[in-house]
Amino acid sequence: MSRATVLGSGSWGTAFAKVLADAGTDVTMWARREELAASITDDHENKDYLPGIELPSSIRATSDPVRALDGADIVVLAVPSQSLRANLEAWTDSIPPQATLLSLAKGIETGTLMRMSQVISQVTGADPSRVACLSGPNLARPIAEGQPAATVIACSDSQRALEIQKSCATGYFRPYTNSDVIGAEIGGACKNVIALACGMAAGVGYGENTLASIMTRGLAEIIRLGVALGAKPSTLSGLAGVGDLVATCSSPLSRNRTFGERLGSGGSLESAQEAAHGQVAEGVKSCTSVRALAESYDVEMPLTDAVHRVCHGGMSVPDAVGHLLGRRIKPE
Ligand SMILES: NC(=O)c1ccc[n+]([C@@H]2O[C@H](COP(=O)([O-])OP(=O)(O)OC[C@H]3O[C@@H](n4cnc5c(N)ncnc54)[C@H](O)[C@@H]3O)[C@@H](O)[C@H]2O)c1
Ligand SMILES: O=P(O)(O)OC[C@H](O)CO
Repeated sequence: MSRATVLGSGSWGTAFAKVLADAGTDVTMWARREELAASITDDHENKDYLPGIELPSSIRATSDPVRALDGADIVVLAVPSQSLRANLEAWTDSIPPQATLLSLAKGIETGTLMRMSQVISQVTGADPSRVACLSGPNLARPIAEGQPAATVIACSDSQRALEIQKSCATGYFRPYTNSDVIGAEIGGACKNVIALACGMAAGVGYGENTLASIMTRGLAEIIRLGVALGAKPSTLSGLAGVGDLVATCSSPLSRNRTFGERLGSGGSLESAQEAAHGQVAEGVKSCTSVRALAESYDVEMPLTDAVHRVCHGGMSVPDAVGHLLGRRIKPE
C-alpha cells in the first residue's frame, strides 16, 4: 500500500485525500490549524471546506508538517499557487528524498512566471522526473460526493505516473497518465482566467452563444501559449485542457466563474474577494502572470488581456467587451 501525505486541507486537498483513501492508499493530511486537523481525524469531516461530506475514518490529519511527511511515498501539494513557494521552503527538509511530488495547484507564479512543477523543483532541488501534476475537470465537492470524473496525472517519469494513477483510481475517479507536464499545467492555470471571462459575461446577462464563443476562443489562446512553451496540442484538447475549461467555465461551483460573475454584475474586486470568504480564485492573480508569460513568448492572448484589464487595470466589463469586439477581424 502506498503512503500519501496531502499538504493543504482546503476543498480540493480534502476531496483528493478522500479519493486516495477510497483507492486504498494510506493518507495523512496536514492542516494549518490544529482544530481543523482534529475534526478531520476525530469527526471525519472538514466542516470549514467540505461540510456534510463524510471522510474515510482511515484519514488522519495533523498541523505538524514533519509528522505528516514521515514515510510518505507521494507528497501531494494542495495549497494555492501563490503560497506554494513559501510553504515548500518550510517543508523541504522533511520531504523524504525519493518521494514523488504531486502538484494539485492551478496557477502561474507571479513575478517568476514559473509553472508549479518548476517552483517545486527549484525550491526542493528535486529532479523534474520526481515532480508530477494532476489536472482535469475536478470541482472538489462533486468528486467528494462520489460523482464520476476523470483526470490527468502528468509526469515525465512514466513509472511514477503509473504509481500515482494506481494510488487514486476508484469506482468514481478515473486518472489517465500523460508525460506532458507543461500541457497539463498550462491548461489548468489558463482555464481559470477564461472562467473569469465567462463569469463576467454571465454577470452582464449574456447567454450561451457568448459563453461558447469565449470558451472556444479561450481554448485557441491557451493552445497558442501551450505550444509556444512546448506542450502537446493533444493534452490541451484532452481532460486537462478542454475538459477542465468546460467544467470550470460552466459550473456555478467554480470559484473563478463565480468571481467573474460578481464583477460582471457590477461588483468591485474588493467586494468579490470578500464574498469569496478566503477561498482562492486563482485566475485573479494568474491573469497577470499568464499575460506576462504570453508577452515574453510573443503570443497573443486577447481574452486573458481583457480579464487582466478588468481585474487590475480599472476597465469595466462592458468596456472590455467593446475592446475585444473592436479588434481587427480575421480568419479563424
Ligand atoms: N477546489 C477545487 O475544486 C479545485 C479542484 C482542482 C484544483 N484546485 C486547485 O487546488 C489548489 C488548492 O485549492 P483548494 O480549492 O483546495 O483551495 P482552498 O482555498 O479551498 O484551500 C487552500 C488550503 O491551503 C492552505 N494554505 C496554506 N497556506 C496558505 C496561504 N498562504 N494562503 C492560503 N491558503 C493557504 C489553506 O489553509 C487551505 O487548507 C488551487 O491551486 C486550486 O486551483 C482546486
Ligand atoms: O473552483 P475553481 O474555479 O478554482 O475550479 C476548480 C477546479 O480547478 C475545476 O477543475
